[in-house]
Amino acid sequence: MFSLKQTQAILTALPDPVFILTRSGKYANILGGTDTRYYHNGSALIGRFFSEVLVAEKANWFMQQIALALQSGQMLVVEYQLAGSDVLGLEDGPDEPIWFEGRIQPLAFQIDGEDAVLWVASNITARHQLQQRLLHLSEVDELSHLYNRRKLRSQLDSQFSLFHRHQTPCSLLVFDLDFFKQLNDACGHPTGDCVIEAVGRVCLQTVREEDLAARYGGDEFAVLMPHTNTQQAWSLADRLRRKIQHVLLQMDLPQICTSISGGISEFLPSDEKVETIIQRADRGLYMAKNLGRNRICCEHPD
Ligand SMILES: Nc1nc2c(ncn2[C@@H]2O[C@H](COP(=O)(O)OP(=O)(O)OP(=O)(O)O)[C@@H](O)[C@H]2O)c(=O)[nH]1
Repeated sequence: MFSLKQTQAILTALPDPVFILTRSGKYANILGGTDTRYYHNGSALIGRFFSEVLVAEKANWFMQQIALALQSGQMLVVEYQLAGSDVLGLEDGPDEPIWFEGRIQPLAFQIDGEDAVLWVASNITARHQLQQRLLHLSEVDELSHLYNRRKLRSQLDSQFSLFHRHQTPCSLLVFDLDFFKQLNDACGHPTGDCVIEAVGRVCLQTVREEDLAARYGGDEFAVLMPHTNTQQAWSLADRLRRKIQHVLLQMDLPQICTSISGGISEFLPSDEKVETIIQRADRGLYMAKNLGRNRICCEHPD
């Protein structure tokens, strides 16, 4: 139907680049990739090896994917990120790193005595960014910028399983603002919202990277602290309490709501479900409220 010349012209005109790659990591040929909004001109790569043009980590990863596709004999779909600067020999194209979907199809013939694949690289950066944005929206509370209850729950479940497998300590702090309703009533909800925002900021500045700070709901917050026993958790919680008080005192609020009360619960081998840990932290919180607020308490284990 088409002449060889026409077929070549069609392949050259493909908007997405199609790489013909050998098992040893050689760019045997590159077809298409005409959409320069999304792709670099990779023609300078032809005849070169991954090891010559890619950083070692990426070169090894590409080789592994080719080996996997050849081993299975079936199309393999992968997602990966690549910046123009990761690949030497690329010309014109986007400056930003690109997310690709690679569809790797083993070829039924060899090239220069080597197994080879056809690798179609499609720019999925916009889709990836949308996925990241949706993930963020589904996990993060928009007022405090802390994680939300759903994310806290899923991390609690993971840490609970890890705890029962490895017995490494883990603690949960649950705290809430003192007299927050009175502040809302006296100053209005927008002021209350500013306080929640401020508490979120202090949490993000204070907790360690491995901890997870979340807004549990209303004026209730939680911090999940892996590898942390009661004593260590109490030190962190009390530091957080003092910092929050310091920040709220500087906010020029009527002296109604300037502190937090909290309860700590260290995971125990006898805990059969996550709810038991949350309830113990809640009992510590009520104890703190009953003892006059502005403190962190921990129910003594039996
Ligand atoms: N501004 C604002 N207020 C909220 C939000 N979510 C919940 N609240 C309010 O938070 C208040 C919580 O009040 P309570 O649970 O009675 O607690 P409290 O007044 O802090 O009393 P104690 O905890 O006993 O010291 C309620 O008035 C809720 O309406 C929010 O997103 N923004």
